[in-house]
Amino acid sequence: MLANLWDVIVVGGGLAGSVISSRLLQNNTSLKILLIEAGEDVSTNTIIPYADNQALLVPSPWSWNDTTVPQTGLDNRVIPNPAGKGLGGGTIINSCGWIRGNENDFDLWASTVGDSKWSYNGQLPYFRKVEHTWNASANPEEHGFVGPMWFASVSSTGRNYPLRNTIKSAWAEAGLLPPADGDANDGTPLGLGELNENRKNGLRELASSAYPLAGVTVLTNTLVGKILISQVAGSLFATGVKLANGTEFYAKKQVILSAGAYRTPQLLKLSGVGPTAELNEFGIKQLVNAPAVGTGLADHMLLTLYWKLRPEVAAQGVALGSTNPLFAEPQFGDGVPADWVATESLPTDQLIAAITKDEGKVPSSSHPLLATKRSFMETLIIYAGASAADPVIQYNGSHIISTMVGLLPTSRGTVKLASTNPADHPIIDPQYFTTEVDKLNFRHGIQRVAQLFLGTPTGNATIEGETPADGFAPITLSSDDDYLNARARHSSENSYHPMGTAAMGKVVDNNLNVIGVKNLKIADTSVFPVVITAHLQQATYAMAEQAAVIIAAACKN
Ligand SMILES: Cc1cc2nc3c(=O)[nH]c(=O)nc-3n(C[C@H](O)[C@H](O)[C@H](O)COP(=O)(O)OP(=O)(O)OC[C@H]3O[C@@H](n4cnc5c(N)ncnc54)[C@H](O)[C@@H]3O)c2cc1C
Repeated sequence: MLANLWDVIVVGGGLAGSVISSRLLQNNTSLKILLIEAGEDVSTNTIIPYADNQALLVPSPWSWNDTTVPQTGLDNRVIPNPAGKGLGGGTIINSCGWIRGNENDFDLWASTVGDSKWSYNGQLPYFRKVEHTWNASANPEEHGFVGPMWFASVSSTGRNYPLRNTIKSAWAEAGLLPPADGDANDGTPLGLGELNENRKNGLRELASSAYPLAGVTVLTNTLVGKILISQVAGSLFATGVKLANGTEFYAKKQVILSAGAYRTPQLLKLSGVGPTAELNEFGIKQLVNAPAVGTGLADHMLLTLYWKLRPEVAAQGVALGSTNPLFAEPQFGDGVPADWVATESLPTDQLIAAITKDEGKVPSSSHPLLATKRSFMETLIIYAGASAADPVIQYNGSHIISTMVGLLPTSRGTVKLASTNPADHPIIDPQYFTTEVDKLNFRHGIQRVAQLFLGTPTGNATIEGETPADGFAPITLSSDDDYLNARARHSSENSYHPMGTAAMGKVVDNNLNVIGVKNLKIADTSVFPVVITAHLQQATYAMAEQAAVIIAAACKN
């Protein structure tokens, strides 16, 4: 029978929970650590590691398979919203994009909470600590060479896609060049960078395997129902957790909540830490009035467009689905069929006009969207155009796709309780596409892709035109704002990067302590107080590495 008294209990064996458990034990091998994960241990699963199987992972048994409420900004559509469920969390189903983001995001984080350890330079030692780069000549100030997380670039895996130089040339003709040092993964992503993915020898890297958990007691298939919080000598202390089945485990030193940006706020509220009205509505005794729990939800909206290759180009077998034998070579199974990550900002005059519309006054030059060069839009050109839905396109090498990720949304949403049952899906409302800045961002993004494919000599020689969603005319260089907004409303989805629902400065302090409850910390993407303008893995790994140092120090008391 499992002991019920532990030094540290970690709730959620996802990305952050795995890193923290592993590092805490490494730091102090006498710590008794219990890691509790709702999903299964997938370390021997034979589907999950392979890039070719990505489409089988969402929806799947390894996802919570959440959805949003109907999104008013997206023609009232309900958007699928997967999050990883299993040991490794998001890293068991994610797309493995290894993208650091913009140093200005982290500096804004630090200035927002008044603590330089969360700045880019404050996080840099942890970015390095995580990494095992493929590039022996990478700048050692920026990159790590011996960390647990291996990553590779497209070219380092030998995937020589036929369109690599075509797309690079078209971007150059559209005015987008690689950064001066060629490295877009060093905090300065604006420009054209090569895609990197955290796969080792072509296989997905799970946080729970790359960070060894031997010596940590791991409970899988076990749902935590609430954090146990007790009043001792006038203060509230987290003393342990109660499982959904009623079993209780106690922690002498720390309880760490790492259940992800949807379920961390859910568990906080079920434990009595949350907004008064919502807790009252469900008859939950409020222990801490924490109005910000479950607010501030930010996510990166994503829009995919389909581009028909000119017949003479398609006949050369440049896209997956064609009969080109090249794509049967094994290395082409090692990652996403794309070469480049294009990261762009917005024209300042248009951005000022959009902010003015959203905020009702002309922004000053110190506005966080204007003070530094932010990354607004990421565009990937993927050499595999197929859609069984809208539009109907066969997987036959006739199309490629552009995928746009809105990196810096200003729309903010909520995660609310649906019931007091921890097994129920929370109510997720990201409020996609409800601000003028977000609309500008996608209009501009679509215009940039149109320019790439229809307005440059190389793009024009490659692409015949856009194959639009049902009921729409194809995109042109002169498509107007109403049309562009309608296209984004009709087809946008998300890229599964929720953050900010238990933000630092509002719900946790700068050392990740839940404000008002001792011995309770949060470490997952919930705590991001500003939008990170990248796929979130790298930022989450670095945060979790720094969190482990903070928690290890707290465990000495
Ligand atoms: C489909 C998909 C694709 C993505 N692609 C990329 C990408 O290409 N690049 C990138 O950088 N990022 C990507 N991401 C995002 C990235 O994986 C996440 O940002 C990251 O995993 C978040 O880490 P986390 O520790 O905050 O939460 P998670 O990794 O989600 O971990 C939370 C864990 O808590 C567990 N849990 C929740 N509630 C309970 C409970 N009550 N009891 C017990 N356990 C519980 C969950 O099962 C989960 O294992 C993707 C995400 C998804 C879903």
